Amino acid sequence: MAVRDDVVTSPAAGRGDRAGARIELSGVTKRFLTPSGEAFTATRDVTFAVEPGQFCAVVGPTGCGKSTTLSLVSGLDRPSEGSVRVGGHEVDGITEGTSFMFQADALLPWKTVLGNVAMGPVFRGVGKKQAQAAARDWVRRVGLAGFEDHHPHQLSGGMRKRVAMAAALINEPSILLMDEPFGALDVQTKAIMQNELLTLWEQLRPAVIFITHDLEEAVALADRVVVMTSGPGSVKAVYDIDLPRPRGSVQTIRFEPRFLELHHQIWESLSEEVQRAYARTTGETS
Ligand SMILES: Nc1ncnc2c1ncn2[C@@H]1O[C@H](COP(=O)(O)OP(=O)(O)OP(=O)(O)O)[C@@H](O)[C@H]1O
Repeated sequence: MAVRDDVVTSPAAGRGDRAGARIELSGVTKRFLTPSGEAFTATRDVTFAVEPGQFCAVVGPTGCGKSTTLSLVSGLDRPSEGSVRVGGHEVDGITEGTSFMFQADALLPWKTVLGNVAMGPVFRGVGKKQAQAAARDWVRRVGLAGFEDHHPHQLSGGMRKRVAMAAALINEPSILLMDEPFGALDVQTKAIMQNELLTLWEQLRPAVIFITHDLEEAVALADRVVVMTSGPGSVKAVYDIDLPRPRGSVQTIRFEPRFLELHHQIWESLSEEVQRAYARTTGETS
């Protein structure tokens, strides 16, 4: 497994059976041991599915177990109870054909843009020349042609995010797991990256789990939005987003009546949980 702060690519990425990349969580409970040795329940009985090629966003209050859920799908961690299946197989170790994108955008600072993007194929054993040719193509696809020899510190935040996106997609993953990938970007850059992600996703169609605190982002991007309860997180509701594809500009779709209707409906459900989680932090009961 190649690991960087923002991108993890499993060795078999690109060789996964795309047609079989259905993600299925069934009755998933995850407990952690606290430093004092007590069991802490992070998620309880989480059940939902992501169909092959589907874009699923997960929203929920802070600390409800979203990242924990993602790590169980990735195979980086295992459930205490319940099952996580990908393509019909129980997840056991790093899930094949999976790429990640996280909020942190720390690429390997000593490698160039091309070197960072080529890492996935190189780790898969692809020859250097072939890996570099593929990386060059992906650098172009994310709009960074001409920046191949730059190092990460010479790029803007949005450009670094593009490098991370190319590095995540170069292996043509059947599953793409994203944990607030655009959370640290300014509003305009975030919108540009959302549009670019949608364009690339429509070309490759991996199954996506996209964690975000931004409900507008979730509705604009996803086919399905899962709302989690305050911790221990379980699934409160699942909404199908019936906005047409291709979505076009995320800035424009936000003004569509159907978008506003869905957003309002989901916010009603989400805000209850956010308030419940907040009340807990302030010591109020709910
Ligand atoms: N390795 C661990 N050991 C102990 N507790 C953990 C561990 N990982 C996560 N937790 C706890 O599990 C809960 C869920 O954490 P998680 O990071 O999954 O939440 P989240 O919904 O992603 O939060 P946020 O929205 O703030 O990123 C938190 O209370 C967290 O402290």
